[in-house]
Amino acid sequence: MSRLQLDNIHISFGALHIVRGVTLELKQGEIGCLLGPSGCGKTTLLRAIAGFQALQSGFIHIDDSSVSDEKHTLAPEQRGVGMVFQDFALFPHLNVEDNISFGMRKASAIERSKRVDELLDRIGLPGYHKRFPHELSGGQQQRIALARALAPKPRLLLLDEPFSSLDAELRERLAVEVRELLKKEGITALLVTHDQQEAFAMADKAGVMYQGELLQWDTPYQLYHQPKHQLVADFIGHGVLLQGTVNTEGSLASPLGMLEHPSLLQIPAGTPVSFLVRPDDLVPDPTSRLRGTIKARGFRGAHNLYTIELASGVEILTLSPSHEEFTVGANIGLRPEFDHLVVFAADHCELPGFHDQAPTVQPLPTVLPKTQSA
Ligand SMILES: Nc1ncnc2c1ncn2[C@@H]1O[C@H](COP(=O)(O)OP(=O)(O)OP(=O)(O)O)[C@@H](O)[C@H]1O
Repeated sequence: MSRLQLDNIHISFGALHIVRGVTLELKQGEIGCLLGPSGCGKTTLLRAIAGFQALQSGFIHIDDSSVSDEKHTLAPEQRGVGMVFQDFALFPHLNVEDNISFGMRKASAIERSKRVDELLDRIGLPGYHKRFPHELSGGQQQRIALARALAPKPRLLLLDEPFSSLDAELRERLAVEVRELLKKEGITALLVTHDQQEAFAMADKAGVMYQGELLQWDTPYQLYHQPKHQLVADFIGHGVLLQGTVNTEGSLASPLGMLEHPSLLQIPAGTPVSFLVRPDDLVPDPTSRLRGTIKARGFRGAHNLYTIELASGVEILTLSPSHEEFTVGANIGLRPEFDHLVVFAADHCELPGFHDQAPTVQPLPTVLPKTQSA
């Protein structure tokens, strides 16, 4: 169980700056997740923490010792770091027991056997000692790969898209199981994934990388509800960004109506801003004057996610329980129900002061539904 600290890491390949000024911390026993579009530098950062990639500048500390800085890179095998990759490749000619204990060659036979028993119990596969990898399902193989990485009790575990070859349902189940296992083992871990649900299910802290920068490192809750950058708001969860302009009364003219919030008074009139509208910020309400036409419906199990075109032509999203179905093409009313605002300036960074209070929304002048005005 260890603390991981990255301070202002820069990594380049020739003239290409792949990781730019990344700073993050994981406390002992915390699980972190790195999200971000393909090619943003997640794997490169993980390789640097494992010791396979040198830094241009910055430093990496595990506990209180520096393992990488611009002058030295401690060899991977001296870091006490375990790794699990997407192509986890168990040794096909070794049975489960020997696969798991592979990295424990210095331990006694009794210690190895005790640890294998303990880990097989923890991953829910007791008695699987003598099976060979080809006799296991994909999910079972991935659990064994995890047990193999955990067997020598690493100080830190790095996981690079460990579940991406598995189907969605199994992935979600494994993410929860792996979190429980890591917590029981008390291991500090950093996971790279494309899958937000996986990150949300596993992480104490998560971050979004974009073109080598870590835009935000926070709890999953804060990434979703309080994104500090427009790109984070865009990347995490569903939602749309609506444009508006602050007027002289300190309110915001927007496609939803006139938004009022005390913090708007601090912003000069005429300033263009954008604000985040999540699907749950707008509730279907037949009596509302804000109306739109349903363009698409996406089934999400418990909910349907609707894309709605407002009279202004702007598209927004809303959710409704899936037993309460609206037809595509129907005109419906929507009631804004924000409990806070997330507002971005023209530089895409969040403007402060909008989290503590809900805005009020003054409705727009009545617009007749298209079907009635035709
Ligand atoms: N050894 C290398 N030499 C040159 N460029 C590299 C090297 N390794 C990675 N890159 C480049 O660095 C960028 C980041 O790669 P990286 O694998 O870290 O991205 P990623 O965020 O993990 O992507 P993905 O989600 O697709 O795995 C990519 O543009 C990649 O082409």
